[in-house]
Amino acid sequence: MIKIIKRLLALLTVRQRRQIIGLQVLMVLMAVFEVAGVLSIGPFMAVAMDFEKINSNHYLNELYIISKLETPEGFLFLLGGASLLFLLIGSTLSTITSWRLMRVGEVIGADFASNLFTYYLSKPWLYHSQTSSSKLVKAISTDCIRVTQNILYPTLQVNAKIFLVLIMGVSIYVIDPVIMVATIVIFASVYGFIFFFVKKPLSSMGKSISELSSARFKLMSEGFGCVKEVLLLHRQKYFFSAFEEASKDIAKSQSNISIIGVIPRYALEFVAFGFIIVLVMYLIGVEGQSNVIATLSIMALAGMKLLPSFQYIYMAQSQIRGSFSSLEAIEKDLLMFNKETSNRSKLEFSVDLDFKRKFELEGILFSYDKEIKPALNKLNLTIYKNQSIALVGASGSGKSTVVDLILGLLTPQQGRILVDSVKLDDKGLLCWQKKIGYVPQTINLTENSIAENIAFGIPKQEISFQQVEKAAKLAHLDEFVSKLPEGLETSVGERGVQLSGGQRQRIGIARALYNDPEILVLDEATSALDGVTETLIMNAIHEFAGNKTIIVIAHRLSTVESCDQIYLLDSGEVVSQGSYQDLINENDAFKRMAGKQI
Ligand SMILES: Nc1ncnc2c1ncn2[C@@H]1O[C@H](COP(=O)(O)OP(=O)(O)OP(=O)(O)O)[C@@H](O)[C@H]1O
Repeated sequence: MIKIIKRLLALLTVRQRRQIIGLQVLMVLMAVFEVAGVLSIGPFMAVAMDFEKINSNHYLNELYIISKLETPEGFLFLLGGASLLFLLIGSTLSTITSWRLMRVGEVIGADFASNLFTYYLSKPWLYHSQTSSSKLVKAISTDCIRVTQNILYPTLQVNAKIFLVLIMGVSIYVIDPVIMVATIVIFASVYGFIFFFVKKPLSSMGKSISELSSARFKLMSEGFGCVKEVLLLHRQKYFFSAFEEASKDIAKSQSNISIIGVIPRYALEFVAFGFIIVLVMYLIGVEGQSNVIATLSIMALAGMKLLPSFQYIYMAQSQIRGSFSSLEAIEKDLLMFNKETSNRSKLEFSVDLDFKRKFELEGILFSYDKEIKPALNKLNLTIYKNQSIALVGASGSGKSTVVDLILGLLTPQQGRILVDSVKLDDKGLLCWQKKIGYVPQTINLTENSIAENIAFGIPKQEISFQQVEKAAKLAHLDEFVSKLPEGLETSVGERGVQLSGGQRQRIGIARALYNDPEILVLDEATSALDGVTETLIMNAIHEFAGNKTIIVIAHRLSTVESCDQIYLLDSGEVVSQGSYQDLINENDAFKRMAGKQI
């Protein structure tokens, strides 16, 4: 438990830790009043059973004199009222504490989810290209909730209960140490005994819930992502059988964890009955029959408070154990987020980077995986400002990797990228990336209007419609948009399914042009367009020649004919370069790619 508290505390901000300390103070207050309420029932019951107690008991006699009441009935009324008041304050504080616990727990859980989302969105491209997005979605949406509801919140509640048990225990010890020791030993050993046997199955069930949830997220993202193929090939069964199986196993483990959490309650009801009978006999033996009621009232009320606390402490332990794998799944990433955020606030600054003449890739070596052959090997490339260049080569030759390096999304393991002879590093990256407009192979659209998709990631009220219209015109979207009922305000469906591939690609091109970038990078950007539209768009793009630096990856060589320089890549190296005609004349592989006779 202490280990878990330490691990949870390590994930919290200073403000959150202060909130938790504030809560602990509230918990102590709550426990003190609850115990005062319980203990105050003793004098009330003693006087109610026998008014003589006011004279025979020194403390009651003092109180009676101070109260200045004239009748024992009035004094009894005062004792009852005081007892009720303590219980009322205790219950009110209990409600406030529970409300604060829930609020703080939920807010911390929400912070965990936001922090993880921010952390994953800021991770480099290499991380995303090698990590399953369903794993990240599961961490944010499922693991964060499990950590909040099944670990954080129970841990905070357990602390409250432990305070109550401790203060109640000390008070009972003062009244009768034998009863206190017997209570703790009997109940703690019943719970401890059961927990000893269930802790291992709880951990393994928790782990399997975590793994099965991952599998379900994967199935959902694959099923919806390939829905066309699923429908066409009638592979629904494969997806829903696997999903159903995982869901059933999750339900089984979850219900087992829940039942393990409540099992001792039934066992304890039996033990508690036996304990009361033994207690009555013990009290009669020690205090005599007439004195039993007052002590028994205190014990009964204390039991009413203690039993649910014991039960909760046990249940929380089993819940925490059952969800521990979720904490393990997000702990490392949350710690990294906290570390990076504090480092960033100290270090982050960016510098301006001028691009007036050229940028160079010099002796670049890049490997996605150290174990396998590098994707780029000692690659050299120089691109002059306002030139248009093309990267061509067989599939897997390294074209997209070169583009990702130019975009600053990948960092070479060896070699340098120089912008006007200045090394491109973290400080200059932001400025460099602002100069670039990029059209990827696959255009992903958000469920917003066409205008919002073109401006991408800019709040609606900050979008420049002038820039949107200009970009849409350059991407030859204007004719299509003019036929839509709401023009650029028309919403596109989920991931753009209401649009054709060509229309999506044109929105992607307009997106790249929105900021009027100095450098335009097109990675197979016109592959989904029909021949006529492709020519129209490529002509429009080549119209920028002399005003923008254009980098194109294309399989159809007709689209790169007018580029100033073409680089032919093979196995991560530039094997030939020159104008289209130079390469046709000099390189057989290029000639073959262009469909010419050798
Ligand atoms: N995320 C990745 N993880 C591991 N290896 C990768 C990754 N992306 C690409 N590769 C490998 O790097 C090499 C170059 O890939 P790259 O995508 O740059 O080629 P390409 O010429 O753009 O191919 P295509 O024309 O098919 O898009 C290939 O061998 C590929 O398998």
